Amino acid sequence: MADTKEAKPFDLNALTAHVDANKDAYIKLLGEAINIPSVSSSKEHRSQVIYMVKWMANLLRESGFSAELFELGDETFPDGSKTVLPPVILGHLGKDPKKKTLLIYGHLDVQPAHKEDGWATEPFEMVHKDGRLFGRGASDDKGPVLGWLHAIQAYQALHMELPVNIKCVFEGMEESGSKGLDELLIKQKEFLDDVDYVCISDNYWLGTTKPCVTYGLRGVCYFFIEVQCAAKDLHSGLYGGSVHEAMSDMVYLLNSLVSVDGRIAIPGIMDDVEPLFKNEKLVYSDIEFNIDEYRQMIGCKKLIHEDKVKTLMSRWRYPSLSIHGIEGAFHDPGQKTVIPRKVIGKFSIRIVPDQKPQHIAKQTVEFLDAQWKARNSPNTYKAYMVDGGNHWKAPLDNFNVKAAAKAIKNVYNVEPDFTREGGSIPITLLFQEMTGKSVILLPMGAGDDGAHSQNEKIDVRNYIEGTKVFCSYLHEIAQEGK
Ligand SMILES: NCC(=O)N[C@@H](Cc1c[nH]cn1)C(=O)O
Ligand SMILES: [Zn+2]
Ligand SMILES: [Zn+2]
Repeated sequence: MADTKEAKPFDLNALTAHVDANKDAYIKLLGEAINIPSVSSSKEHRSQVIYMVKWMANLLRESGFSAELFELGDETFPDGSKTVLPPVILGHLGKDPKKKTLLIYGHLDVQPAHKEDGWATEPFEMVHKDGRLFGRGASDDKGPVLGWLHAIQAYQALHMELPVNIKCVFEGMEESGSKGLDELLIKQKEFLDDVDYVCISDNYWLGTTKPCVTYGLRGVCYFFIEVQCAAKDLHSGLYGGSVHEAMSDMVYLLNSLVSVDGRIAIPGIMDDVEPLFKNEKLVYSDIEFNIDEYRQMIGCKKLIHEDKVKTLMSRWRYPSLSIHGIEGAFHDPGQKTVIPRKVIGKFSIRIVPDQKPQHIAKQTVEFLDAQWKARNSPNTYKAYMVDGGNHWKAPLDNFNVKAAAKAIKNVYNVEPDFTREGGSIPITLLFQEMTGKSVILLPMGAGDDGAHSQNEKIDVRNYIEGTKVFCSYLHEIAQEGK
């Protein structure tokens, strides 16, 4: 937006008043974004992901950004079929050499969601109830992405000069391992040349009341195991007892991976885990985190560790293995008596410093191959890693962290906690390595938002105050050396 009026001086009170006054419009826009079922994991939704990316690019352009769309080519699925990947937005606003340049990253795709999974309302129709905005992507990550846009628009509406040049990378494949993004950024490396700071809002507070700045993520290695026993599904009454069933093989393999107390059975898997540094446990004991509230929030009878420090360490600094599902298996209600012809088991390992995806892949596939041999089944079997995303950890003693903490203090009037997170944002380490600059995570949503789960939501308070935090951060980050 070309601004012909004389620039006004920075005024956080005016910005926050503007954000409050525009609350309804911000909520409406989030509703529009949630309406677009931009599920990256399924071929059927790919056109919706592309639509979502273009929708966002238009909004950016309306706010004066140059927003270029970069194509990534095709995605090949395990069955050999191909679909085009959604484009990535590389955008920028302002090129003033006297200003620092901030890079923001976010994603426009979402996890799958169906009402039948147990949602109280339609996942792709936003519902505003009791101060909460329900819908898939509300917190992960459409709310935060729009929060950045609203913060920038607030400066523009009030004729306040933006304190920094802004670059953005918004993609549509994060929930499916950010396919193609590494290659694109490596190819377009000059886009990152002048970046001074990187900020990502794609995670959550640890609890529901205290904001945080996040300095670490686990990586994720995602595996498929394929077992096939027949050319077609079979009646279990007619064929049961005569066939080596693929599903029984699958249950055997999956069950061999992890013990009841979460110990991963793959030999050597812990070898590269960074040793504890002196007094590291103190880092976790100082963080505000109530283990009983956490247990109740997720609705578990008993956690693996009933101790706060051990629980945080298990979520943040040790690997974990989760089994996600079996494609091809009967999962509807009722009693279908089928022997599935082919099943694909899906599991992932969250990895931590200094584990490397390729090494984890080798150890895991070797282990499964040995289990398969021991099973002695005549069926067709294949185990492989579909995606390996890196972990990330960053130092805390830098200006980016200080600016984020100050912005939180300015808006919420509390000193934030400094957290790591067990989830993964595959591209984070590459940003750090390519720019050589500080990367931080500045979450908007709360720990009970239910990302990836039923009834995902963002609280109106987090959406609005989080937008104010972004307004404040844009100013604070420009203050280095001033
Ligand atoms: N909000 C971050 C997030 O949820 N990231 C995903 C990333 C991912 C990678 N492969 C599949 N998903 C996560 O599950 O942590
Ligand atoms: Zn996310
Ligand atoms: Zn997610």
